Amino acid sequence: MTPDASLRKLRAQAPLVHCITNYVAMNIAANVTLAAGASPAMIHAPEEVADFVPLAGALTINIGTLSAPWVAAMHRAAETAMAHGVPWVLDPVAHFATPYRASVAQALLAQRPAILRGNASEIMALAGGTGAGKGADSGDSVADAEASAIALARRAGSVVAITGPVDFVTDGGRHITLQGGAEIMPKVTALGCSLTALIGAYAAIAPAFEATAAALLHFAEAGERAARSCEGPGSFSAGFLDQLHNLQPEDLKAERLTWH
Ligand SMILES: Nc1ncnc2c1ncn2[C@@H]1O[C@H](COP(=O)(O)OP(=O)(O)OP(=O)(O)O)[C@@H](O)[C@H]1O
Ligand SMILES: Cc1ncsc1CCO
Ligand SMILES: [Mg+2]
Repeated sequence: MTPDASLRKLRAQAPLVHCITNYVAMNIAANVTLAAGASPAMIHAPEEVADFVPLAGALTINIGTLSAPWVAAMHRAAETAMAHGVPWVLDPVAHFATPYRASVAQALLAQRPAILRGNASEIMALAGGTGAGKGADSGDSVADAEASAIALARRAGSVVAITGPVDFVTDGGRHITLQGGAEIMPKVTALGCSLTALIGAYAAIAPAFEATAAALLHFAEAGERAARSCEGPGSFSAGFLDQLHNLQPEDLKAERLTWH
């Protein structure tokens, strides 16, 4: 499915996306998902996730502000998604920073997410390497993480996306890069987490690889447009939501994706 067809379908269906995300991202990720055209629900109680996942078109799990009850909910939600054929997306925020985080990320990876998205440092560390990440912020280049992403995609059977100044997507066989976005994007917290939610929205209506490419393209295009008229991270944030909403399907041009 082409990116423009994916956005058309997203807006026509407004899929319900079950997001287990962190306290920092909760609001902006919901607003990003809504602005793009889908319907987010931020639900993390272990008592209810198994009942909610089957209602959703996709599930996203982000470990940004994890704690034991949340981790129980994440595993239960992933297990339910697998049982019901609901595609799910993993965002392993800063998983290399502490042993607890690392073990949770590896255990979730074993539950076979359809898509994995992280910054360069997160993807390198998940594949077994060591990077220069500082908490939730990347300290490595996307190019240096490409081999890790390909190895990870093959090992996990997932589509893997690295985001940063350039984005890279692989399923272990096909690879694309996308140049674009805006330098100010990492100066607004949780935009990566919000992108994970948006990838979930597209995964509800398109195959994993195409869904990931469309979400990245939607982000890059909206980011560029918002950056043209912003005065800093605050006005960028507001303008970015406007642009995510105002973009039309024909604005997502497949030619912007470079195949390797
Ligand atoms: N220097 C940059 N130039 C252009 N776009 C960028 C740049 N850095 C990040 N982006 C874009 O910002 C978005 C978020 O990606 P990023 O890699 O910053 O996520 P992240 O590190 O997981 O963020 P967070 O953990 O704060 O949510 C992506 O769409 C990415 O393409
Ligand atoms: C800043 C921050 N801390 C934990 S999660 C998060 C959001 C960006 O990943
Ligand atoms: Mg992140």
